[in-house]
Amino acid sequence: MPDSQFVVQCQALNWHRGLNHILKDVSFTIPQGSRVGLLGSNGSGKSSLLKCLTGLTLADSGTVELFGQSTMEMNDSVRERIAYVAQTPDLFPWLTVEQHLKAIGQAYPRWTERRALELALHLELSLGKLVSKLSGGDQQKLAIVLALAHEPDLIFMDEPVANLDPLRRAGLMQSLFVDGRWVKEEATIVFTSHLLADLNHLLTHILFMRQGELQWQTDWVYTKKHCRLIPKTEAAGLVSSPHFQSKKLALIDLNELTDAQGNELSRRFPAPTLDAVFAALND
Ligand SMILES: Nc1ncnc2c1ncn2[C@@H]1O[C@H](COP(=O)(O)OP(=O)(O)OP(=O)(O)O)[C@@H](O)[C@H]1O
Repeated sequence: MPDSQFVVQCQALNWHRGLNHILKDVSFTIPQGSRVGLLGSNGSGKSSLLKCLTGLTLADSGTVELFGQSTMEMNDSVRERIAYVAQTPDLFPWLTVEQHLKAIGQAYPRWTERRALELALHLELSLGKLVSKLSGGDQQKLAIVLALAHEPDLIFMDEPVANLDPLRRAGLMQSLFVDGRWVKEEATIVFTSHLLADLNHLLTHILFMRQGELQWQTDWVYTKKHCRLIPKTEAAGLVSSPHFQSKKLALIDLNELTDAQGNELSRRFPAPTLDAVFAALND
């Protein structure tokens, strides 16, 4: 794939805080239109990486390019195409929801007031309510509206639905990221989340962080279809290079086996889930 099709290019990123080496030589690329899950256990560096990707935190070394432009020299025309939903929304508590939308909208040339109001109503936000009186879940929804109302092409979301109940979460994920009404199909989204079951069908790619390192990255659509987690004892002798191995399991690409071996394993073992892969990677 030519470089221009990668919306995000991250090369050898390192970030320290005192003696703590928080991001360790992280490199990856993200193709346009992908839905990327940035996953990993607590403290593995996901939020820190998102902040470096958006330019909110300056890495000690390495480079990040968004739409081919370095985050160190990002101009307004690129900045306007990007949205970031922080883990803890940074909102103005003294404004009402509607006043908040108007205040932020003024900063974005691509902002459509009608779209912002429609999305707020779609998410069942009360326009006249003071932000300080919103529940945690509703504050998260407002942060999502603020991020999406200018129709961004690249969206970073740090645990965007963590405070929503399971029913609302499922509906919101579907309406925002599957139906295509509020987020353009060609938009690229990077999420962090611990709610792996919600993401299983949504993601096209995954990046797994562990202790500040990028432990494993993959095309998730391909992995679900063509790979299997099988006991290591059975994997021994099948192929020389499984995608990864835990203490007990190995992730094997069926396409690297003979048809007979591949068919047999595919019949005996289910397609991997994010939960199963996450558990194996952290084993
Ligand atoms: N500003 C900071 N100063 C010092 N240490 C920090 C800072 N920001 C993050 N860290 C440390 O960096 C590590 C990674 O934190 P980060 O918040 O990026 O992890 P995370 O994967 O997003 O975690 P979680 O899933 O709990 O949100 C942690 O050990 C954290 O304490």
